[in-house]
Amino acid sequence: MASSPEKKRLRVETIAHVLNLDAAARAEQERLLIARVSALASYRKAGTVLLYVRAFPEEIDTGPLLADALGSDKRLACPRVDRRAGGLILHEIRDPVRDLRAGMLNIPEPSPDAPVIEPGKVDWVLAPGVAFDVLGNRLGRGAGHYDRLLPRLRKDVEVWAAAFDRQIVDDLPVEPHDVPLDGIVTPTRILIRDQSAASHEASGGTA
Ligand SMILES: Nc1nc2c(c(=O)[nH]1)N(C=O)[C@@H](CNc1ccc(C(=O)N[C@@H](CCC(=O)O)C(=O)O)cc1)CN2
Ligand SMILES: Nc1ncnc2c1ncn2[C@@H]1O[C@H](COP(=O)(O)OP(=O)(O)OP(=O)(O)O)[C@@H](O)[C@H]1O
Repeated sequence: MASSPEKKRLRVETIAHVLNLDAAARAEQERLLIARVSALASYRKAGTVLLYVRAFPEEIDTGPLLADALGSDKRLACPRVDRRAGGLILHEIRDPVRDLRAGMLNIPEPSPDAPVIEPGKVDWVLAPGVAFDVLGNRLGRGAGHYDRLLPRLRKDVEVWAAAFDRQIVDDLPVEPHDVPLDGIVTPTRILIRDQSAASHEASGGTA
């Protein structure tokens, strides 16, 4: 199924907002985002973390977070798009400079020879995304890679995103396959998904 015109418009608009940020202001916001993500309790206690590597100009530079993970003795997993497997394969990265190379669309990715980390071994995830809403819904770049990966993680795993404030939008189209994030860090807010609606529903709707 092709991506809707509504999703495409939202991607183009949101990316343009990020690219229009003043360079110095953007750098300061990225520094704050990394500091706030690396201070999250769920990240701090995780043994194995899945982080993405900056590949597109609107994405934040996750380099300092990769360094933090490796420096705090975490096992670092990064995604590789495998067309034959029809999705993302996760590999262990010990040294981002040595172990990453340019793959499809010039996206830095692990070598297929790097040790594989099964999704069930991942304890914490930073997911990429273009736009988000306050409920934790995420709009990616349209390949559906993370939509297919997230349901394969353990249920106790927290999935977070880091975004500029302009990436939090009111009118995000949500589809049944979308897996909401547990939280989103912005330079000014930490949005935590309210699970009470779901648990009320599960317990028969009593408040
Ligand atoms: N930094 C970073 N790494 C990441 C992601 C990401 O969003 N950010 N991904 C997040 O998933 C995966 C790579 N994402 C990809 C997204 C699109 C296509 C791709 O082939 N795009 C086609 C058109 C796709 C379509 O519309 O059907 C193209 O651009 O020609 C490939 C990989 C894994 N690594
Ligand atoms: N769990 C799933 N199983 C099978 N197909 C899926 C699943 N999730 C998403 N897809 C398909 O992937 C495509 C892209 O979905 P969508 O537009 O929601 O991607 P996205 O959230 O922008 O991308 P990404 O997850 O890569 O960040 C759609 O065609 C969708 O039907």
